[in-house]
Amino acid sequence: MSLLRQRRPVVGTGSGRLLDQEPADAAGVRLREVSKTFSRRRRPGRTALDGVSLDVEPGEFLCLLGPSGCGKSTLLNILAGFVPADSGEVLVGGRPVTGPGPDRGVLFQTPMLFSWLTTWQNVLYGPKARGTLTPQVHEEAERLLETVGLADARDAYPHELSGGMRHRAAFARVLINRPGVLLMDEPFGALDAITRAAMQRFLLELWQQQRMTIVFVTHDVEEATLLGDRVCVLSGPPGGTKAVIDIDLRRPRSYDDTETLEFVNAKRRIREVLER
Ligand SMILES: Nc1ncnc2c1ncn2[C@@H]1O[C@H](COP(=O)(O)OP(=O)(O)OP(=O)(O)O)[C@@H](O)[C@H]1O
Repeated sequence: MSLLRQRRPVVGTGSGRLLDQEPADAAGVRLREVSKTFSRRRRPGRTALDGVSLDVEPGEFLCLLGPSGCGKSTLLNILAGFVPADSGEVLVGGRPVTGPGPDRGVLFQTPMLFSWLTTWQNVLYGPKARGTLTPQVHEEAERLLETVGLADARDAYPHELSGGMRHRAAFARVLINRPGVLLMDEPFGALDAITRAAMQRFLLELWQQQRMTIVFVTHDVEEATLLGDRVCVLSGPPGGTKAVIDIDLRRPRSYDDTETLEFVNAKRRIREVLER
């Protein structure tokens, strides 16, 4: 059993619930000279990425930051296997990405839930579709709903859930697959400030316990500083790697840290690179 699979102490979430899921095998990510141009009818193609290289260590929390249109979502979609790169190398866990897979969980700004399914059915959708539903998976789903604080909402449909609850349901839906890599595209961008802070705290606690690899796209320098081990700043458009900045603030982090001098200095360093 690898170190990453050893059960870590159960930790409390902001909602007072307990996390009790076996950690996933975190996988590393390697991008080498990745380029992507989208072709357009009767117009020149649009280059979204131009030779991006980046390594993400197994279990690392990496934030992607950059100006609008610099290719952050395209990069995430390439890692997810939704969009093929034109050239370059894209490896997750040492294997080339050739399409989507349950080893990579993807979370978007709008939670992906089937409106005609209950929370419980949404969470079990993936294993059911793959024919891997077992009593163990049911038990895991029960635990996950506890983890994300939705045990009482298992029979509710998405329209009956609040914005934050929908996000947590989408988390549970992804986590049931025990992905080694979480790919998150501005997941909390549309939430109000209070729900957003609660989701950031939830994510930090989840990652602290599970230590899956996370690639997190955000526009928000404060969010990147609070969450990331490193922040990759993209230049562009078209996107290229401008700088990768270490955030050497102590862990575990909490919202209170955002008021410390170290935090403010780290934020300033990132902003300077962004504006350079
Ligand atoms: N499917 C597509 N077809 C054509 N062009 C696309 C497609 N997807 C993205 N692009 C273009 O690629 C470029 C990068 O887009 P992308 O969404 O990856 O940027 P982004 O950094 O995530 O932007 P934002 O921060 O505004 O969300 C943009 O010029 C966009 O218009």
